[in-house]
Amino acid sequence: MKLNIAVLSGDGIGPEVTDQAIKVLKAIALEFDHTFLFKEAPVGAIAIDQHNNPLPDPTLDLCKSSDAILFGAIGHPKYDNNPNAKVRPEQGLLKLRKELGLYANIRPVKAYETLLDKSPLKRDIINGTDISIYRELTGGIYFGKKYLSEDGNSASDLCEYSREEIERISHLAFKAAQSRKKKVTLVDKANVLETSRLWRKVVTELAIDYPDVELDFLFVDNAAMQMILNPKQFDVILTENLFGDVISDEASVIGGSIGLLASASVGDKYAMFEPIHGSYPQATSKGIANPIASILSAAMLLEHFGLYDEAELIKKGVDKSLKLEITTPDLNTKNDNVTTSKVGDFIADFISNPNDTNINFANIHLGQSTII
Ligand SMILES: NC(=O)c1ccc[n+]([C@@H]2O[C@H](COP(=O)([O-])OP(=O)(O)OC[C@H]3O[C@@H](n4cnc5c(N)ncnc54)[C@H](O)[C@@H]3O)[C@@H](O)[C@H]2O)c1
Ligand SMILES: CC(C)[C@H](C(=O)O)[C@@H](O)C(=O)O
Ligand SMILES: [Mg+2]
Repeated sequence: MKLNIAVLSGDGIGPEVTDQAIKVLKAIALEFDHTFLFKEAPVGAIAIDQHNNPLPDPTLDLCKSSDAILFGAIGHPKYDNNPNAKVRPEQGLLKLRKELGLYANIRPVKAYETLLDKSPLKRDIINGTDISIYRELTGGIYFGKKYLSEDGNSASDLCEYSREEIERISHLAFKAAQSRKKKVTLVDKANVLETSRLWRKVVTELAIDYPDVELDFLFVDNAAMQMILNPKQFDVILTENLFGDVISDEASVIGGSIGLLASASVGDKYAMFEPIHGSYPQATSKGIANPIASILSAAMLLEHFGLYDEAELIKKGVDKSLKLEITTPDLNTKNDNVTTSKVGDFIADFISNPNDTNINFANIHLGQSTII
């Protein structure tokens, strides 16, 4: 298969983790005889530096003319620490999602067998957790009208949802549940918010079309607690934009690090693949950022195009790296000299030699990896 992939690696650790995903995709292309063409374009703080625009037109055009987008991360402390900044890196990401109509952000969360003791949560609580979060991505409070009074002393963000916005992601969530454990939990705040009451009404009506799927409701405050008390109760979580953002970072604790959580942002026409974490500025260029979220986002990209064997091989490589503790320091493993790039090397090597039982940390450590 030939795929044109737009690469928007962004800021902070974005470029270094995205490099590992590309390395792994190149190994897949070689192994399975595919052609993946990568074209890079600036987004976020780097794009503001270069073009005074967090999403320059050529970047958006490249995304629209590509088959898929591999996104790194955006964000820089010089904007985070300046509430008066008029142009912000995050606007680039939000505009991209909106312009491409990427209304569903799918965030898988699972407890890895080999990492059960890395999570601060008890192993018995997390063992067996397998959740798919369906986060609405182009509506809600993120995109409502914003207001700041002239004297700067009052502000508002409007949260709006339409039936159509709720229906389209809900159909995807119910269909996903049909091939999983057949349960959808709608997370909302219907005891307070009018938008949440609309979500409950629309989702309840739509659920009639999916009689084999159980529909459950949880208020978001309770859901945040249930996520750490009993995450195994969840199958598919369906929720609005802001709640999905918050609950997915919380859920990443189950896996042991946010550096493991990948996502796919899909719409009717375009698809983008992005780790759920941010630009982790403190780690920039230190080689300590975990690239697995980015690598697994690349696996989701392949699945999107029906390349399931290829995606499976990447996941096996990830499992093997975790098992052999070839991981970055966020996972607190015994090998404290494994860098971002070495993790990518190991997984790419595994893809090239999946049956090589000798593939181990020593090969990587001695720089004998075949794909750099
Ligand atoms: N999709 C995105 O591009 C995205 C997502 C979240 C935050 N951001 C931006 O990133 C910047 C920093 O935000 P933040 O500090 O709140 O969130 P962050 O996700 O960048 O980092 C939070 C913490 O998570 C851990 N972490 C994150 N990525 C990791 C990785 N790959 N490996 C190991 N540990 C990792 C670190 O402990 C870090 O301190 C901000 O400017 C924010 O707006 C961007
Ligand atoms: C950077 C920010 C706009 C973004 C969001 O809130 O969607 C991030 O937190 C994410 O989860 O992708
Ligand atoms: Mg987030």
